[in-house]
Amino acid sequence: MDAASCSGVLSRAKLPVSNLHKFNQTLGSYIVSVSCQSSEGLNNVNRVSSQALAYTVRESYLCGPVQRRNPAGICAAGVATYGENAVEYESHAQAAEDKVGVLLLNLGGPDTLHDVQPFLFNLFADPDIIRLPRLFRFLQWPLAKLISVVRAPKSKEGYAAIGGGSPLRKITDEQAQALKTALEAKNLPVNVYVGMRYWYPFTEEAVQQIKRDRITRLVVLPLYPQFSISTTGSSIRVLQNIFREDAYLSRLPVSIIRSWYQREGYINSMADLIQKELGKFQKPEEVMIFFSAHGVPVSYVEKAGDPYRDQMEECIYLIMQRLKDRGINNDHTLAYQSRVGPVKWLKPYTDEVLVELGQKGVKSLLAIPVSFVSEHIETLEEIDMEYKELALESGIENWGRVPALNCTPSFITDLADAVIEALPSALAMSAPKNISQEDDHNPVRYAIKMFFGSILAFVLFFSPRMINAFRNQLF
Ligand SMILES: C=CC1=C(C)c2cc3[nH]c(cc4nc(cc5[nH]c(cc1n2)c(C)c5CCC(=O)O)C(CCC(=O)O)=C4C)c(C)c3C=C
Ligand SMILES: [Fe+2]
Repeated sequence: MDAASCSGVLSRAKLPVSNLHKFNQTLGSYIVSVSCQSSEGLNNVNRVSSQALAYTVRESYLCGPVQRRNPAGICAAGVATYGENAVEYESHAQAAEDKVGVLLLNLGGPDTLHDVQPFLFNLFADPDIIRLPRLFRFLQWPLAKLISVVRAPKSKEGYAAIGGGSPLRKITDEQAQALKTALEAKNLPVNVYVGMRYWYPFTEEAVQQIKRDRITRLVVLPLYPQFSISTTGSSIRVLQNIFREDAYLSRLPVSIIRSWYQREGYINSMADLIQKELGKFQKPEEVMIFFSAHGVPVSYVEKAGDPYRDQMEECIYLIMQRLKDRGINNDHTLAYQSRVGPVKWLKPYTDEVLVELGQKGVKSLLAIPVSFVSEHIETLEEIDMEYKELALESGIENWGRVPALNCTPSFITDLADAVIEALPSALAMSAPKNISQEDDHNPVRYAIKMFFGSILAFVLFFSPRMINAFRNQLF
């Protein structure tokens, strides 16, 4: 599918990365809400500055599976109707006048090997990825520079092995086009926008396009089934910062779908893919179903209240229940992959579990990437190459891997249903400006922070002990 032909998808105009840095800085790098008040039970996550978002979040969460069971729920402006498997949008007078936008949020990935280091810089400069204590926040950028430079060679090898860049942009554009088509088939004409967190097209660009198009109602759909502070949380924080600064955007009714791993359509689509791949083994009933999720540092879950692990475990439970309903009773395991840096990450680790399973005599294994809905470096390189090799060396003889959902029709249809269900609960996201944000707008304070931060980073960079420590952890 040609992304350029997709009218709702954002244009590919390139913003220089240096502008992005400036942009982020202007909008403030302070943590705002990933609110604690939703039914996801997220507590104590940074500072909460938006009651409005908390409300929106709670409402849009209700517009998920709860409402499926009770279609007469809270939706006000439009009605979602439920057939066997279908939801259609019946527009009311107000909704018919609305110009509806759907903003797909995703991580982004380097398009070329040349992009790898600046992409990594953007990632590590995110205070939701490297969570420094408040006192040390001024080190965020120098540290990001250091880590991105040290890690870039290893990352480049990975991207080189999968064709010289990330497929994320292309796949996300295709998903956007497919979602637009699915919503139109359900009587809801929409513009679909793609906003990436760390690479083009950046979320900031997508939002500018939404403004230019004079969208009057927006559904925000992060392409992560489970919520994590480091993914959906980080993307929502960026959005809030942009929306707060702008008169039009701060009044725009928005509904954010924070997590959707529990949706019937998603669970069914995953079960379908697993069932299909199991069928390719000679003895399907003997295959170990091996879920591999992207990890997060343990502190996110245990100190910051990230619901990621709980949601992941519930997601696996739901998928396994669905398989059992179909008479599939295989053993299964969940492990976490892709750890980075010198901190403890969620366990068990994928590489260690693969070795243990091989040693225990497991002969057939089906790997299932579960935290992301597109193929990307961690499926195509880490799982398909590194983990496969490790598994075969460890005694596993028959290896299979479930493909990512990408544009699987039943999955896209379910995303369309999620959008329709969320639409009526859209509320303005506006929130008062956080006073502590003023710091970031003060050029003198900013210059002082950067000056001392750069000196410290320079010292760290040329300290042999520091270089060794990073090499050991990052390579
Ligand atoms: C739900 C998915 C993801 C979570 C949670 C997540 C957390 C997280 N990631 C890093 C560090 C890196 N991630 C990188 C790539 C990457 N991460 C995800 C998803 C999640 N990350 C995806 C889909 C991708 C691939 C993008 C692509 O180009 O295909 C990378 C860069 C690649 C590499 O060098 O390995 C890093 C680094 C941290 C630190 C973190 C939680 C704190
Ligand atoms: Fe990641």
